[in-house]
Amino acid sequence: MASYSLSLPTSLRVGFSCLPFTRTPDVTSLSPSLFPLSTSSLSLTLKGLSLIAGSPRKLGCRASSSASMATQKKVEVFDSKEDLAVQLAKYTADLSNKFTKGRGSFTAVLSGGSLIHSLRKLLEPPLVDSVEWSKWHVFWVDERVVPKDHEDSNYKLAYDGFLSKVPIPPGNVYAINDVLSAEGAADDYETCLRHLVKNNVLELSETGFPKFDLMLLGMGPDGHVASLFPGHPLLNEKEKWVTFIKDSPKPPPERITFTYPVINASAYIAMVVTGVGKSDAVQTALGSNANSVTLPVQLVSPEGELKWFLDKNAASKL
Ligand SMILES: O=C1O[C@H](COP(=O)(O)O)[C@@H](O)[C@H](O)[C@H]1O
Repeated sequence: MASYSLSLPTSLRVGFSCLPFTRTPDVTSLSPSLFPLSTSSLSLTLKGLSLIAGSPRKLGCRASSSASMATQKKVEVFDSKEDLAVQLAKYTADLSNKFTKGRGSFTAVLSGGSLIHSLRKLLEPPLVDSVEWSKWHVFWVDERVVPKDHEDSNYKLAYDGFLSKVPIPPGNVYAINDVLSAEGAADDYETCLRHLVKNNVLELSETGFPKFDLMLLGMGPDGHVASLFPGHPLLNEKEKWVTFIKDSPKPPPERITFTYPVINASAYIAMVVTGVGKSDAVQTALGSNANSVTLPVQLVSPEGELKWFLDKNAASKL
């Protein structure tokens, strides 16, 4: 396990200086001319992660993922959940502005769980006033098959903690049909997405799956993302856009979820992970053995950018 006894700055910017299908070289073995650091910055190697502290530089690279050669993978580690929330809000607002200026709309996909609380800084001035909320279209990467006013509903969580506080047109918020069975709700959601592709609200990626502008994903302590759990056959779904699960190991058992082809067609994915309880899964996903895929989160490999937002507790085993 890597250990370090320095006081972490607000943000540790981490880059994978790697080539496809190769191990990340130690930053200590890299020529300074490749990664010129400011005098106040500090370079560390933590089990294969090249980690630059105190520098505003962002080191992007091609991830050595077997799922996609194209993914641009970045990792940022923050001192606190508060710092993480500030930067996540800026990242989301910047992407919203980029897409609303460029195309006139912004398609954002939410998770349930802790992600919604991590978005709280987007609700504060000045950011809240800089976002063109009327141009947002909001989706869920997964949803529990429960009524929308149920405590387990990801819609309710997002509505109470986020959506009810910003002027997104209600018609642009795509919740599941909560009177249907799990199968029915998954089919219905996929039909809704196909309709939005026809109406040019959603783009299609070259792979034939809908391409969302930004997916805001959380990860469970077991490495699950969306409702894609370790060892579950749904991890192999290659055709459907939306599918269902009736035996979720995390309650409630009945859920619908986007499949990997849809997740990985995204332009941007923010993987937001906090807390020491997730540090083992983070280590598995980003540590030196990350090339062997054992967790669902390791299959997240979008066409565009994958950016990890970690607090220092989640990153404590890197
Ligand atoms: O059940 C779920 O869990 C994951 C992770 O939740 P977290 O509270 O550990 O962040 C979440 O991303 C997913 O949307 C949700 O349905």
